[in-house]
Amino acid sequence: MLLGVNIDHIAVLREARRVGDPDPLDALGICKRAGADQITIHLREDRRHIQDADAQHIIDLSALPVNLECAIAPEMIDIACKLKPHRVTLVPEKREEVTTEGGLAVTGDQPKLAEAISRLQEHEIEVSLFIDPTSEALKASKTLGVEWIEFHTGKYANIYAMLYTNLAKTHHTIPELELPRNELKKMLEEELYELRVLSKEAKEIGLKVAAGHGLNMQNVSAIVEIEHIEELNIGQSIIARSIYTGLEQAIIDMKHKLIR
Ligand SMILES: CC(=O)[C@@H](O)[C@H](O)COP(=O)(O)O
Ligand SMILES: NCC(=O)COP(=O)(O)O
Repeated sequence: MLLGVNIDHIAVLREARRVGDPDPLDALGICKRAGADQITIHLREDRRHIQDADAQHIIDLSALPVNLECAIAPEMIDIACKLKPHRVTLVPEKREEVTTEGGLAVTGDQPKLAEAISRLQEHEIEVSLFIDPTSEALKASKTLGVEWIEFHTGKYANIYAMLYTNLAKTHHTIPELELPRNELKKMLEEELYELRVLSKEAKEIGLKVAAGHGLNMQNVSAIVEIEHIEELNIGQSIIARSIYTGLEQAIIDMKHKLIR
């Protein structure tokens, strides 16, 4: 299974202090050495972590393919067409969110989205849509002519964290998931079932399937078992772990988890 390493979170640390380091550019060689298959970055409209100069340097200098995540806004599509990464993953953005809360609302009849996709494809950039694991979003993605879809695994990760970690006992608890364990277990199984069924369906209709968001060394194993998912994009947990293990080891360890 392929691993895209999302290096935004290095820039999160830099921007928190408004200094020059750590520089996400320094991660490129380490990611390659450790066996990563792709670099993922998210150039947010509010530029809260990755900046335009980061994106340009990373795309120009990375020996690994770069997957640039961005919103559908024309300004972002202009930047993407100019930078020409290997792939663009279109994602929803909300200024007030801490992180990407869900997938794109894809219905099929969306001229703005269709135009963004065709502009990117005209620039020979492959396009992925970051969607929730729903049949409607999957079918609509197919009609839009993209090469990839990436399933948002945030709901799965949140349920897993409320079930199997101490999150519920901390100030980061997720109130809407403060539910009896049996109910959480059922929800987790349902999420996995949807991911399994929909990734098979996606493959059958000719889409390549990625997944990501909130995946970590604990919760990733059940996702790795889903045969038709060919790539995972993982950031926060790898960068967090790298504080203790070093980035190279954190990627090696995650890559190991992705062996089927
Ligand atoms: C779209 C997505 O899931 C990733 O980009 C990841 O969440 C890191 O970016 P943010 O922390 O800015 O959401
Ligand atoms: N698209 C998901 C991604 O790039 C990584 O998300 P996360 O591991 O940082 O939550």
